[in-house]
Amino acid sequence: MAASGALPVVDLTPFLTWDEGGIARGTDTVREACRTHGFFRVVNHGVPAELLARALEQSAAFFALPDEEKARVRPAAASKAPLPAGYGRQPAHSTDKNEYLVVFDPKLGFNVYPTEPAGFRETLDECHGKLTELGLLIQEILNECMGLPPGFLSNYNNNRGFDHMTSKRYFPATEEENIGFSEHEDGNCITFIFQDGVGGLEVLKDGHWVPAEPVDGSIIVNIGDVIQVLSNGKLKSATHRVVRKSVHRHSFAFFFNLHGDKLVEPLPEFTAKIGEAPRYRRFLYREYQQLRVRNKTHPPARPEDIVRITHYAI
Ligand SMILES: O=C(O)CCC(=O)C(=O)O
Ligand SMILES: [Fe+2]
Repeated sequence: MAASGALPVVDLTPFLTWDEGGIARGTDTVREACRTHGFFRVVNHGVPAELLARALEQSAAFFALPDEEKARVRPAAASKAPLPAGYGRQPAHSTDKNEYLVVFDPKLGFNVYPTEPAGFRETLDECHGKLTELGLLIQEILNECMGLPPGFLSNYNNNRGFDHMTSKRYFPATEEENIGFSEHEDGNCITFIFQDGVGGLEVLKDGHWVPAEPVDGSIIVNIGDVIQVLSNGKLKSATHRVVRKSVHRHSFAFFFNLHGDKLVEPLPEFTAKIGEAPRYRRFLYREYQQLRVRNKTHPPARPEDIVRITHYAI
């Protein structure tokens, strides 16, 4: 398996050109990466490198605006969005040191957009659209990796209303501390990350922090808690974190999610059909997402009280 920046690399060309031999090999690589790392890097993924570069450049221009300007992109008070759409900053008491912009599918009408820099809104919408397409493709690949009936995941996860993208800026590290995003697993199905050249994203593998280094034009993929639960722990939702460097860092994360009304539980293919006991109890996805938001808005005094997927472990 090719590796670059220490992560397994998957070339998606065969999936986009219907090359059957290549699809089989690519699927094997993804299966192995989900088992060993929970993280991999995709190249030739169909999202233009120019679009990724433009998004990073425009987000740097947005976050460089004065705080009063950014604060105008505040979430709408009466919004029905699953999470506040628009500009936000981690609360002062949080150990995480970043500011962010949250964007949903533009068709849902939740988004609050910056007016500057010019063209940023169009870029955000274009990125959201392209990353949604990539999510649908990776979901198909995971369906195959997991040995599920064809189309199972796309039928189950058939509502894109909770998907969202965040554009983030991390503040430079200080002499005292350098946490940008404390160690966590993502709660959703599949996450995509692309970043500027600064670095700092790290993945926990076999007890060691492995850097997920910036490689221009590539997109980092990680598996979230929903896939881990459906697969009864066979596919890993990897622990990761962001360490701050001496300069600002910019990144985008797209969360290919699950609708809040869906129930999540280990699938029969990973339990009854193979004689294994479920390792998680069934839960409503909305409840889990709300508990995770609370982790951020009301961080518990003891880190062990942060709600993670272990909350539903049997
Ligand atoms: O900024 C990054 O590289 C990763 C962010 C992340 O892990 C997250 O938003 O869940
Ligand atoms: Fe994450």
